[in-house]
Amino acid sequence: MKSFGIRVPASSANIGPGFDSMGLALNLYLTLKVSPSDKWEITQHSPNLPEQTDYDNHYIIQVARSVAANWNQELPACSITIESEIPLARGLGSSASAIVAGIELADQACNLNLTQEQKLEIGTEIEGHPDNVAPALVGGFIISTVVNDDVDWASLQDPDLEVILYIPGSDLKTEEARSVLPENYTREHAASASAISNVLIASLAAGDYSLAGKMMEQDVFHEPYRASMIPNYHDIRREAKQQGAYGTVISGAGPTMMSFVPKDKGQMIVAHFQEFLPDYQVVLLQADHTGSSIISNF
Ligand SMILES: Nc1ncnc2c1ncn2[C@@H]1O[C@H](COP(=O)(O)OP(=O)(O)O)[C@@H](O)[C@H]1O
Ligand SMILES: N[C@@H](CCOP(=O)(O)O)C(=O)O
Repeated sequence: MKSFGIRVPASSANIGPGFDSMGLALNLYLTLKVSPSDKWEITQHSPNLPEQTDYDNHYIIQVARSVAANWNQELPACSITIESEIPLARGLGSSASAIVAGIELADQACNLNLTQEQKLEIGTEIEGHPDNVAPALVGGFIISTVVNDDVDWASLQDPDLEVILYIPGSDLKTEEARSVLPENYTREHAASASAISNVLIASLAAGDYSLAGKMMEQDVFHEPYRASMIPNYHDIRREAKQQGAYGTVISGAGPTMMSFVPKDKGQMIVAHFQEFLPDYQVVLLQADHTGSSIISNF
């Protein structure tokens, strides 16, 4: 085995009504540098990583070992240096990026030659929904679903707008934010929720961003149940709208919020929010179009 690198982007899932289905890859990255070694060694260089350097309990290694075991292989010992720009448990898909990194690690270290569809199915099974795993693997704006154990997906052309994230200092585990959602929805509720999502996708495809922003803020699948867990939810939505944002939603399961804004307005809205929310990291990001990648000669 030669040394190699793995780079996986962050992602913002749901985009309002696209619950468990829509996700946009973003230019914040989890990066692993992997070298062959006669013993396991994990070095981490980032405040965005859990304090686990014991390989037995490390999530990325656990995923890689279980993927290797499913192909009747054993993950060889490696020396791995991990860095991350993706804040943990903030609704930016850190767990999906870690899962994708684990799958890529097993694929490279054990020469599994997994296809992208196999990686997507394994990652979705582990994460439970494809909305972060799909853009983390493929890049771009991905709409995905699971039908009869197949993960089906389509890529939406990159919308011509800017993305702002409002990242608070506190975290929120996805599991906790899922526990407040209803078990069932009435037919009327579900029909309305999916109709709103349909209009969102059609309006994004048509480039009608005002309508898209309106639909983003009309979600009835998850946002109404989570709003009280998200710091400054109503203030951020109201203030962003006043500053010219098309629409503002919970990023993933939160607590980060995300706005789509017109192309020339991003810097101005970020500057406004840096004063309005001084305790937040307010950042302008770009879509990632590459998805996870292997870097040789790292
Ligand atoms: N790079 C990583 N290495 C190991 N574990 C990770 C990594 N990134 C995320 N995780 C695991 O995923 C958890 C966060 O997942 P989750 O609650 O779904 O939030 P997020 O919105 O960031 O995906 C972390 O607490 C940690 O257990
Ligand atoms: N559809 C999921 C997305 C979770 O995203 P994350 O970035 O918070 O892990 C949900 O809304 O629960």
